[in-house]
Amino acid sequence: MPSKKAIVRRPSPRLAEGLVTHIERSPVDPALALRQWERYTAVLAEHGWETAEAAPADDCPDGVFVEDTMVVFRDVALISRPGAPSRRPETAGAEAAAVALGCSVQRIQEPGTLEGGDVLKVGDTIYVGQGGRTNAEGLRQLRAAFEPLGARVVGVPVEKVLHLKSAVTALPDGTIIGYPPLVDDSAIFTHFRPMPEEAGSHVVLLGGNALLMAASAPRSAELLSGLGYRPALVDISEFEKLEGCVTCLSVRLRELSARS
Ligand SMILES: NC(=O)NCCC[C@H](N)C(=O)O
Repeated sequence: MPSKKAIVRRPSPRLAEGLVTHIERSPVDPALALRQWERYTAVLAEHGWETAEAAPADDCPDGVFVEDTMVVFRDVALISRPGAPSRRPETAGAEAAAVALGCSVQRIQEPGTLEGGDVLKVGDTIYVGQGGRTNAEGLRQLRAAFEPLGARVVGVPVEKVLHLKSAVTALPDGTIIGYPPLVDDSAIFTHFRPMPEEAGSHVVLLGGNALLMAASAPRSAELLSGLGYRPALVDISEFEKLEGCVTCLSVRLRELSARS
């Protein structure tokens, strides 16, 4: 039985100062962001996820995007070394949360850089985006950490968006979904299905056929409903203004060993 635990981190009061790379900056409403984050965590809980809050990182505007701080495979949390130097102080508190949940820890070491948003796991295959925040040494270190545990690691070019998972994620059956104008090379993926909206590329697998998706992707949600999935839509507009998407607001730990 897969575990359903997730690490989240509440938004910093400095959220509006978060990094913006590929889009125009627009004003962020911190109070609305907090309400949206609360709704996001409530939807996880409604679908049986136990959420653990990493210690707040109030001096880190991007700390809420906790997915970027680690990659968890089996029981191992590989703590990232963000490509964005301003994000490096985020990892310590996230690491403590992973340890409290029973993970053993490895860390990306300098000169490696890696952010969790660049890492898409589909079964035992781990796709790693290359071109932005994750460098070749980060990829090499991830491979060294996870191949001995049975992973197959595949490097994927990412030029058009911030992270690999800004471009593509995977449905429960392993089909990769993405918005074609933002996918560098969809031919890498054996089963690829185009989505009609950018935010339609982003799904969090909630268990069974339930998918957490952004409210900004109504046509994609309808398309996926037609395929038998059950989208739960959450408005994350304030995070989207900072290039965040639904995946980046949590780290899901699905493979933790049962502990007494
Ligand atoms: N995994 C993600 O999609 N993370 C989003 C990070 C957004 C943040 N403003 C950043 O540029 O690092």
